[in-house]
Amino acid sequence: MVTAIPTTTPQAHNHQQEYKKLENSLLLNSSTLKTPNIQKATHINTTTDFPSGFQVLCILWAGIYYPLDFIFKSVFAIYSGIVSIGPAVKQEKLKRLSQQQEFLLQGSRKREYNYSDMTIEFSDTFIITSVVIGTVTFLLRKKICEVIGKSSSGIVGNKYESANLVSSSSSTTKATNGTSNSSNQINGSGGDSSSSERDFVQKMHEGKKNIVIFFGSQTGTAEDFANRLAREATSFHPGLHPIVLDPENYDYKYMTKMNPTKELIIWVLATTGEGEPTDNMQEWYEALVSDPENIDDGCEVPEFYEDDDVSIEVFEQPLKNKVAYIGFGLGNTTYEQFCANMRHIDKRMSTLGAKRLAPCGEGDDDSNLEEDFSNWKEGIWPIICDHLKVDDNAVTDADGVSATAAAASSLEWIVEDIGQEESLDNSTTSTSSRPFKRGEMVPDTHTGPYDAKHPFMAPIKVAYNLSPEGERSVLHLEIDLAGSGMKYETGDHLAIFPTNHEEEVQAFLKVLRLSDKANNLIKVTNADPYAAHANLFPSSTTTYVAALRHYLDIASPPAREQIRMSVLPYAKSEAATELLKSLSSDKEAYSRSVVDSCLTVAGLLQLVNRVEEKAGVSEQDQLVLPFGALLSLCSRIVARYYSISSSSLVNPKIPSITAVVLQYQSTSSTTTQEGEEKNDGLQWRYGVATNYLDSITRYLTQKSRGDKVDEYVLVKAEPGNVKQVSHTIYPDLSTADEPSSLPVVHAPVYVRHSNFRLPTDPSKPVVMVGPGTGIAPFRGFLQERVHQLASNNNGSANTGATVLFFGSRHEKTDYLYKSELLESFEQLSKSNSDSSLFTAFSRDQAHKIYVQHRMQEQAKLLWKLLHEQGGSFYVCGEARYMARDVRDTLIRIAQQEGGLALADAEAWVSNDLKKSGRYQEDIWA
Ligand SMILES: Cc1cc2nc3c(=O)[nH]c(=O)nc-3n(C[C@H](O)[C@H](O)[C@H](O)COP(=O)(O)O)c2cc1C
Repeated sequence: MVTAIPTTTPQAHNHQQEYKKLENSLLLNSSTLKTPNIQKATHINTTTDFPSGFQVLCILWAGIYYPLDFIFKSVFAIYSGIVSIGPAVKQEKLKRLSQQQEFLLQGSRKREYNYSDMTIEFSDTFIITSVVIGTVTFLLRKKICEVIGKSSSGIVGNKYESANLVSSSSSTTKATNGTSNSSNQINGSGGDSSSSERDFVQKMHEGKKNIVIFFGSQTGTAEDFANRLAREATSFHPGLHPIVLDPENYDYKYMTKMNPTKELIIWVLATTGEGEPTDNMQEWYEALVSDPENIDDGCEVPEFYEDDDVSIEVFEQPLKNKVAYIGFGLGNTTYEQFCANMRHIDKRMSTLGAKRLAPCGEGDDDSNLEEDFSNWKEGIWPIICDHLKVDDNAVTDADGVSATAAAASSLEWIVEDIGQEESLDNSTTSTSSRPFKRGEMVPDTHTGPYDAKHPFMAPIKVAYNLSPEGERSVLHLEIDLAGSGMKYETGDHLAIFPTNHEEEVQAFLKVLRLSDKANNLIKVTNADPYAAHANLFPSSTTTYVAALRHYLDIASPPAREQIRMSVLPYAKSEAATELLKSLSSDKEAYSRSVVDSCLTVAGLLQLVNRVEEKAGVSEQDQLVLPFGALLSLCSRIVARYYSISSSSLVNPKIPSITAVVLQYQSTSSTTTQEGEEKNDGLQWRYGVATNYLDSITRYLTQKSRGDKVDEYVLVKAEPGNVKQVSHTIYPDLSTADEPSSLPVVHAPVYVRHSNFRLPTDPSKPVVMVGPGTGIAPFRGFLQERVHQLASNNNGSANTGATVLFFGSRHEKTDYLYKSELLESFEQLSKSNSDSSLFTAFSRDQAHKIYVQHRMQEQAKLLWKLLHEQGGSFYVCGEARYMARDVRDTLIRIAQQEGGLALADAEAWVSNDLKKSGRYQEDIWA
């Protein structure tokens, strides 16, 4: 949804062509002089066949003297010919001039073409003085830079200076915006300037790292994979020293400082939107892949850092002999542009000359991402060790367990238990010494700006169930952003950090034997002083229970290799070792007992303890996972994105979201010590985030009804027979004293901007397809169209036709926002008779009817609005089936109504609509 903006400028392109022409005309060897492209002017590489200082001087002399001499004499000749000497002489001089040009082209040095003695002396003196000054300046540039206080990094020229300034200022902004961990880290390790904070190679060198793992992640998976790669490298390959970095905090330009035989980049890149880079890769992507549409030959060579030594290398390959890399892309084959981010970066890295050590791996989230990652990972270690010439004494003993692995997993995070603090669980206490706890009513010293790293604790103004009688609860929540400084636009997303299920939190505390210490303050720091993150949590202190509630993803099953690296080393009994070995080495056993049963880490530990108990292992010999190991094992909780379902024109401060509460059943089977398969039957599973929102909704609903509700923990009991999960709710009790007021509940949020936008011209038609909660952004669009209509009544322009296809299971129970939709269309259709609402209730009749069937029925109208009137088409909802079917239907309509052949109809959708931004999707797999 975020579109990369191509940065190739026509000027830069022309400049390049001009340079090529000039280069040819002067017959200069391209390996000798390369300067004219503004972008590339100062790009000079270091190679082993590097010329000496004297050679450089000669080159400079030749490169500067001849052109200047030529230009000066040409200008003088033309001037004297036209103004002073008269036409006859002018002709003679021009003839001489062209002779001289020819001489230059031949590359020989002849000094007999002198127009006057004075000219020779003056021009030569001028040129010689310029060249001498230029040469001296060049040779003393380092000193000059030092004297005027600039970095002597070798980044020279105004453009680079300003680029450097831009980098440093943006890094400062970013540091204040939320990368304080890494910037503290850098300052602590001797970083001296903001530009060096962006220098990832310097950071690698400070920490003696030989691998940098860059992740591009939107919802946390790629970041998690990157951390797991690093953990595995550290645990099992002693010669590998990885560091995981977020590209957002660093500058790609420094790639050229890398040592290609001793250092390596590993990319772990997810794709988001419609084949777009993740937010944290945006800047790098735009620089490296300036023109994704023409990736083969339309991309500009970006600027890179140069070191002091000057060598002339082929511009187009600035990463040649500089960078080696390997990569893994995360994607989903349901999307048209599978793994586009990784594929594009891979392509550009190799075009720019970097050495790809092996084909990049790709993982499909639609099938088995985890297994794809695992398979790719297994193959890369020998290649990496071989390339870096480190001994691949992979630390694996016969059992695949090692002392190093145990040490590494426990040492990654150091947990210091500070003990109890009396007031800690009183959520209204406002002492500044209290640690920040996401999701709780804690006064946070952060006053903005708010973003993914510093979410805003937003009051929930309104919360209710849109479908109380339906099979699934659909929630409508309104979130107050007043005072946050955050702004949203219609079509944007709201990110919400959920709180974990309370039962799951308590289960973890119990199995970790921490129930008594739940509220102890703990200080968690990274064992590696050079790691990118000094702290795992927003503050260095928190409590066990807060970490489990708000920061760790405790609901996901542990990965196979995680069981091997972070759990197996702590097994003291044979029974536990056997079970864990089987789960971590036998893919089938793992998939049956862990994946299919959605076994959480707590579930796994409980299973191990049960097996140990059965085998007669005494309690003190049973496996108890240290909290530090758990921190390596669980990834961090990430925000969930919801399409905003209100219009920023109508409700600028209070966006709403519309979310279906996720709950499903899965089998639960366990493998006993004896290898017996034990089927525990079907169990209910709950989506963490939507159930958290559901808890808030229930809490507020019950409070408003005057029901007695536990202020801290809400255990849900409805609907039907489904056992509900509980979440910890932190109401602001400060308002509760006033009899009329209800306590306010807050949730940690931030706004994520998207490109999902109505056309700027309101007179253009709009066709929207949004079944189920896919209605969300279109509720906002409709509010905006009605608002525009009201404004237009006073103005001149007409509001174009507005068409919505909405669908759900049953009209009676799942017709979301029914009265609102009907009312909006009543108004819209008054102004434009084509404006209509079409509904498809799939299960209200014997045969299923979906939105695409209704589209087909309205083929003529759609063709008229989209083809003849240049309207825009929008789809929101499920990607795999609905979005595909909708696209296919539109292609069929183009064939049927426009008489187009299949290929032309597809091209109409892909080129006329999609590429021009008239076909937009906000879809999820
Ligand atoms: C909103 C959204 C858009 C996506 N778009 C694409 C896409 O265009 N191409 C693709 O291959 N995968 C796409 N994916 C799949 C993700 O790349 C995949 O799920 C990945 O594992 C997410 O990694 P992350 O959690 O690190 O962001 C998309 C996923 C989401 C949620």
